[in-house]
Amino acid sequence: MHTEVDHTYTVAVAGATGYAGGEALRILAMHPNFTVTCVTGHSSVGDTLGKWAPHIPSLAGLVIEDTTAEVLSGHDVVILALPHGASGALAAELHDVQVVVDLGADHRLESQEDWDAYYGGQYFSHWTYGMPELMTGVSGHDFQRSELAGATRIAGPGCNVTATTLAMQPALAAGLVTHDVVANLVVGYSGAGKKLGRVNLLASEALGSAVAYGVGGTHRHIPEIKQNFAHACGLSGGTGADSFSLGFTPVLAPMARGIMATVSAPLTDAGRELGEESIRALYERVYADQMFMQVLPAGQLPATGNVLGSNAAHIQVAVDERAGLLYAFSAIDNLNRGTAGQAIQSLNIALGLPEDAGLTVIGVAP
Ligand SMILES: NC(=O)C1=CN([C@@H]2O[C@H](COP(=O)(O)OP(=O)(O)OC[C@H]3O[C@@H](n4cnc5c(N)ncnc54)[C@H](OP(=O)(O)O)[C@@H]3O)[C@@H](O)[C@H]2O)C=CC1
Ligand SMILES: CC(=O)N[C@@H](CCC(=O)OP(=O)(O)O)C(=O)O
Repeated sequence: MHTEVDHTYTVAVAGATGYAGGEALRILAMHPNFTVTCVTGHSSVGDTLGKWAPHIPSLAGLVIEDTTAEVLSGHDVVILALPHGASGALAAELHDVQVVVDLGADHRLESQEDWDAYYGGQYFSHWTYGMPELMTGVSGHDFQRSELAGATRIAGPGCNVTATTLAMQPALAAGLVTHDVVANLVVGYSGAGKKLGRVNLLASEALGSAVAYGVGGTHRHIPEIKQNFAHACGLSGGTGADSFSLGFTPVLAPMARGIMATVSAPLTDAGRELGEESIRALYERVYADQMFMQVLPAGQLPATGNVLGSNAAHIQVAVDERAGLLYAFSAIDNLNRGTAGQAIQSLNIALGLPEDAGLTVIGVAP
């Protein structure tokens, strides 16, 4: 495996015309170590990429090819940004590809039971999970980053999963809250992809309105978040995840990108004793060496507008003493930090490149 920082890798992006694939291409086009040599699609095969991604002029001349193993083979890296269920079988045929990153859910879950319950269809084995800042130990601050070094098959997390996990994992790992977590998320429409499917993308209906979806414990990100919480607490991703209860309600808001997560859980005696200031200090210590994690100063709350276009996650905590609750807030860009940015961060680690190559913590606010 090449690990030289001046090496250039060829990259094929499948699902290049979609929102997640498009964001991956935007980052790759600015990355010093990657050259996009192939883009594939489905209904857009034969078009030039410029028709679908005019915001990336340097790649506009690439012709969109069919999404097959033959087309994707022979490139150093393949990024799969396909609908759920479309990448598992395809990925299994990519024998000669050095690193494959799947942005979909096909390789995220460790439990087949969870896959059957929330997704259905064929279950594929789970891959190295592509969230470098996922905590993986009980007392020490071990992170998933070490698992990603040298990884050849990487499962990109869900975007809501990323926001929820990064917000609450330090408190859970330190035993400051119970395992009864409630997450309410305000999310932008691009999370649903560009197809006119589950959500109505008509501006006349989306603008000026907020609407919940995936309510009542049905959202497919629930098992993935519980799997992450389990790892953060040093438990197994399978049975350990069952010790958590997670209320999860996403609400679509009229914005293109962004997730603002409000995650709460009852304080334990240890959490009550510590109090808000010391809990914030603990969060700062946990994330101190994590270049994309920013625990905001007291009094400053995360806002999606500050992280758009960046791989940053902004975090804040608040204690409601009367209610006995810890609130943890996070803001991310779902397309960047929530999928493509985090995927390229993981890819950088896997290939021994600087972790932040091609990535930024600087948002495009306002
Ligand atoms: N949007 C987000 O914020 C996030 C998305 N993801 C994941 O990334 C993946 C892509 O999502 P997203 O970009 O939002 O979706 P989009 O609907 O925007 O894009 C889907 C892409 O897949 C192609 N495609 C559609 N059907 C097929 C098929 N049957 N076989 C091969 N290619 C197909 C489309 O090609 P064409 O246009 O040519 O038809 C398009 O390029 C999903 O698994 C999603 O869950 C993960 C985290 C966040
Ligand atoms: C607005 C919207 O619909 N968002 C998607 C999140 C997309 C995402 O995280 O990706 P995966 O689908 O790959 O898990 C949702 O909540 O299901």
